Amino acid sequence: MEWLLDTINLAAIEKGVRDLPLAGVTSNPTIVRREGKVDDFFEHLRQIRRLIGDERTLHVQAVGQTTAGILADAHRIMTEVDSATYIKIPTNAAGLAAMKQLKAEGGHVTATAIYSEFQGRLAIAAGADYLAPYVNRMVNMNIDANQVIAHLAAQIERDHAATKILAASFHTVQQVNDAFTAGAQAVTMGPELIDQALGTPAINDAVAQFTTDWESLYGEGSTINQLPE
Ligand SMILES: O=C[C@H](O)COP(=O)(O)O
Repeated sequence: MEWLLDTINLAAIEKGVRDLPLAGVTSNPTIVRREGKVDDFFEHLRQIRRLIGDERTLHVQAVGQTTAGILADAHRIMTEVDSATYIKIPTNAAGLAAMKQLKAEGGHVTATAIYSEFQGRLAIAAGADYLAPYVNRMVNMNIDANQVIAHLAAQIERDHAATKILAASFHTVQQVNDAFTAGAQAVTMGPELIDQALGTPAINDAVAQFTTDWESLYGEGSTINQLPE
């Protein structure tokens, strides 16, 4: 099970590395735009790599429209950041051709913009390392995202493929849970979704009650560690 953050915000990534069992960081041009134009895009990516280390995965999207353009973006990202970076490539005809080529060169591929089993199966066959189905966007299109994930997971198993499903586009924690249950190995989400889920009043109320009960016995501000030996 892998948990990734869908952001290029350095403070959020630093917090994620510190607090979470974080497996990596993903982004796309819309997420980059949300952050505002960063002066040196590659230096920003290198900063993310320094924060997450080599043990976590970094997924950066190519923006070229043609196969040649996608491959040129991929090579530039791999030169400027490192060759371990997963290149996110949209799963259309130009993208599938780029995936095949990049995999033949030994690169890492995350097939993105997946809305259908059909796209997912093609990306598995093209050798993609990760598939990124867009869960919330599928839900809004009345597509059964969990069935798509389950069918793709079954296909991966049948083929003994090394591809993993990195489900993306989440707006609720229920969608995240359901994606894992359906067979996704990894999920990526905005930091605000995790903050919201962990900051729920019920958790805070429970912790406050435990503190009150403990302090009523052993004094205000006391902890277990402060008990006499
Ligand atoms: O890279 C894909 C994003 O996770 C899509 O998320 P979104 O549907 O919230 O824009």
